[in-house]
Amino acid sequence: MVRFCIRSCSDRPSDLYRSTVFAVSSGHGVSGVAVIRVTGPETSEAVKLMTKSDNLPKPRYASLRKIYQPSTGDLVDKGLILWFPGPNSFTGEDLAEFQVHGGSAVVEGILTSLSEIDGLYPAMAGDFTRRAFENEKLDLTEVEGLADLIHAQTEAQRKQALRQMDGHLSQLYKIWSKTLLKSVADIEATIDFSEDVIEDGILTNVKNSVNKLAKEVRNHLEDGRRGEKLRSGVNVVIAGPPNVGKSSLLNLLCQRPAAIVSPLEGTTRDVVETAVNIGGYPVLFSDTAGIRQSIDPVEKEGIKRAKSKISAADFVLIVHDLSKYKHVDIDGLLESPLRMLNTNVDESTSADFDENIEYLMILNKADLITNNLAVQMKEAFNTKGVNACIISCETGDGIEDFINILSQKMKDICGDPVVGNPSITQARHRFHLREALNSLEIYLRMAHDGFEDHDLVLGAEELRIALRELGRITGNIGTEDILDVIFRDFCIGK
Ligand SMILES: Nc1nc2c(ncn2[C@@H]2O[C@H](COP(=O)(O)OP(=O)(O)OP(=O)(O)O)[C@@H](O)[C@H]2O)c(=O)[nH]1
Ligand SMILES: [K+]
Ligand SMILES: [Mg+2]
Repeated sequence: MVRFCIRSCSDRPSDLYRSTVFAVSSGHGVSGVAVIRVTGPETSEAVKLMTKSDNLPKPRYASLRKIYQPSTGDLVDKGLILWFPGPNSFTGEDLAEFQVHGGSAVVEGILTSLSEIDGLYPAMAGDFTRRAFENEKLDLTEVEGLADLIHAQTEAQRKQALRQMDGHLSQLYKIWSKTLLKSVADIEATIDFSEDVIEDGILTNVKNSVNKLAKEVRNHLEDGRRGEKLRSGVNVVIAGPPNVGKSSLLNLLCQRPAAIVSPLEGTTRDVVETAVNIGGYPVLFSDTAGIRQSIDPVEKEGIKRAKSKISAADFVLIVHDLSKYKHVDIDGLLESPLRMLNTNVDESTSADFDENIEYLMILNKADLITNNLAVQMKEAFNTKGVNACIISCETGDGIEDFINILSQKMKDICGDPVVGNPSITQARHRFHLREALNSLEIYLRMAHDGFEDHDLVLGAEELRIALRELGRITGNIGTEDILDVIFRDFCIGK
């Protein structure tokens, strides 16, 4: 039973799901406790060998056991063993957890011992979750939710991931699939039983049902990509003329000197990016080159990059230097802050920004003007209905209010992950939903023209295509090719 060699992943039989695999499931590095999981048909045998006992621990109860290296009989550690007989386990197979002391020698000892047992192999990334998927413990959106939960860095991301892992997204798609299936069945009954006369009542019902579903899918798709933004971070670009304090603002937001600050105009050229948690929402800030007319080819390239960043932004912070406006009237600023960014730029870098880009005006260097003028400025912006924050990166004045306004903005963009329908979180979902909607719309056009001219069989086929596309999102249908991509994102031991 015991084999005296250490195998690697590559020795593993091609019949992946018949083998038994093991891995450290807790994090790497020294810790108080390390969790080593084993799953597959040889799990019970492995537990018996490692504990030198034929008595398996009581299922789902922690039992303290001495753990031995089977090849030498040496004691490796004393730890808790949890035994989960399949199918009532995370993977749906027999599964055991060894909770041992988290030092590297102990962990190495357990891993060496396990690798010496016949039929046991080190797990590869995502093996445990993939087995759970293959054994229908989780569907694909739940698997993605689990991966997102492991990678969640902010509170809102965690809530969204947890909801998806709990099956909220798949429930929505299952309800839609059920509706569609009923429509397909109704049409098939019509085709089978009605010879020449097509039952108008049934087809009207199907049309209404498909119409309602198409509307729901459309609404679901038109969500401003909020779930995807929450999952991968909202792109917020810091832009404005040179020397207004853009880099100073970035550094203040991320609490470290991420970008170079200097009194020289044109300091920043490359885009400097940092991820920051703003009120529970993940934000990817990009500090950009100050926009002005320039003959320096390097600065010109920086300005070009700044402009393309602004065009692709989810939100823009347009920074200005308040001290510059002591005697200048601010009508130009108020008219179109985005257009302001287009002035004074030579032809090679000019780009017109979409006026729909959302932005917030940041008036920096408030410490350089009188309080009175700051109040007047604020009022002038309020009167015109333009959101503006008056701040000083030097003294920190106004920063707290600014962060509160920004947090609220991020919440508007990402939505509340626990309210309303769950969000689409991946481009993959969006693709299949669009395909499904396309087929529903083809059906509706055929139904609108009346089925005399069109074959009802073709109509039913469109609904079946929509059904298949929904199935691809949850992984019930034809998704082999994307499985590797999804599971590759997992760590070993998950
Ligand atoms: N008095 C005062 N000075 C500031 C404030 N914020 C930034 N500065 C100064 O303004 C100068 C320019 O700051 P930066 O952060 O480099 O400005 P920038 O907009 O990134 O400049 P470029 O990258 O060159 O476009 C530096 O000397 C900063 O110390 C502020 O609130 N008050
Ligand atoms: K500067
Ligand atoms: Mg800068």
